[in-house]
Amino acid sequence: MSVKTPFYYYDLTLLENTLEAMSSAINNPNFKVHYAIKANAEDRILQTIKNHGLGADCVSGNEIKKAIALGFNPENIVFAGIGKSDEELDIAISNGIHSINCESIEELVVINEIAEKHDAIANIAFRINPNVDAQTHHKITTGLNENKFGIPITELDAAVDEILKHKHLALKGVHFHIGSQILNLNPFANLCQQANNVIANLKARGIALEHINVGGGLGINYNNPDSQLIPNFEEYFKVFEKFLNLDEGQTVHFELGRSIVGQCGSLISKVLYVKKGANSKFAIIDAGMTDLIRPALYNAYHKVENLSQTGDELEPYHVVGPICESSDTFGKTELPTTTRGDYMMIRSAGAYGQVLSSNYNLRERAATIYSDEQSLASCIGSEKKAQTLEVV
Ligand SMILES: Cc1ncc(COP(=O)(O)O)c(C=O)c1O
Ligand SMILES: N[C@@H](CCCC[NH3+])C(=O)O
Repeated sequence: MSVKTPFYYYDLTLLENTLEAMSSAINNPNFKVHYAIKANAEDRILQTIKNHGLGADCVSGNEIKKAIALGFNPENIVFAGIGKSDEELDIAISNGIHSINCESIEELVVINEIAEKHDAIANIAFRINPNVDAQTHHKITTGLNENKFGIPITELDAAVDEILKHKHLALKGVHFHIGSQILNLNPFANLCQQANNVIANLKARGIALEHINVGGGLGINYNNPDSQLIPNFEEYFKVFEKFLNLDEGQTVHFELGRSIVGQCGSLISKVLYVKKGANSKFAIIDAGMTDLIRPALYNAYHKVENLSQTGDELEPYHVVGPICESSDTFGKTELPTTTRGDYMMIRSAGAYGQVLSSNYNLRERAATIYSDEQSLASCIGSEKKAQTLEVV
């Protein structure tokens, strides 16, 4: 039975294969991945990831609560965020999560107060701003001096002085995150150099760290998803194997989001109208920036495919959504002759897609369909394309 559009379609087999590839790429037993829930927080996505043995990287009290409700062990949960509320810190401390990644000296004082209230000792990792250029879109760069995240590396000594004053805080680790959608691995090597300096500085002050958290950020291929459905995790982990100087027993934590879930999700939409504009032909679809805001927010490119037409001759179309904003566009692309009622597939939408949706214009939110519940061909009422679609 065909499904009302727009909807998010998740290929759980691809997700499993991606997780499998990621685990096989890890050669060091001290490397551990916490999935960044912010990328996609749909229940079955989280369950699949949890069942695969990953921990959870959370950025809000609600993410911590959801992770615990879905069965993640608090021992495998980390919590970051530059503006954690007292209530959120309460949730983190009362659940005894693995680590609170502290982003300012000011925050240390508040965490100590809340931990004292719970008669607990909060495990802290300093989130350090390493001033490393991630060479990605400026809106998703997080580790430069001008960015709001983390304790400036120049304030490290002062942060140590502060934490040593507080009885309810234990410094267990350091945390870095330089940005997202990083395809050139050199910035990760630069991050390792900075991390090594920080580890050495802390060691000189008598602090032996238990874990080094290098954040997430590995990118995916948006331009040609089928050429690389699974990111090159081997090359990624190798950088840290090679450049990070670790002491015996130190663990390295990763917080991957996009690289795990990005390619397994697609946004499926229907063409409402094809209209001739002054300069281009518009394909007006029933999904918009309320369902997938990345193009409007970052000029991000997502490949758009017409699932209903198979012709080889392509024509230029400007694919746009129905929202009353000019930025509500999925960009210009070449498609077979497209008509009203055709199904469109917006690829690589598994990360930062559904989680960032809104009900602007009082639109309904897109439904979620998983590949083991219904095939994509059946969702769009076309068994004809079933074989092609199974592999997506
Ligand atoms: C602190 C932190 N960790 C992890 C992530 C996940 O990043 P990505 O989805 O690029 O792997 C983010 C998002 O950029 C982040 O801000
Ligand atoms: N929302 C961004 C990624 C931000 C990552 C969170 N720090 C994107 O869609 O690319």
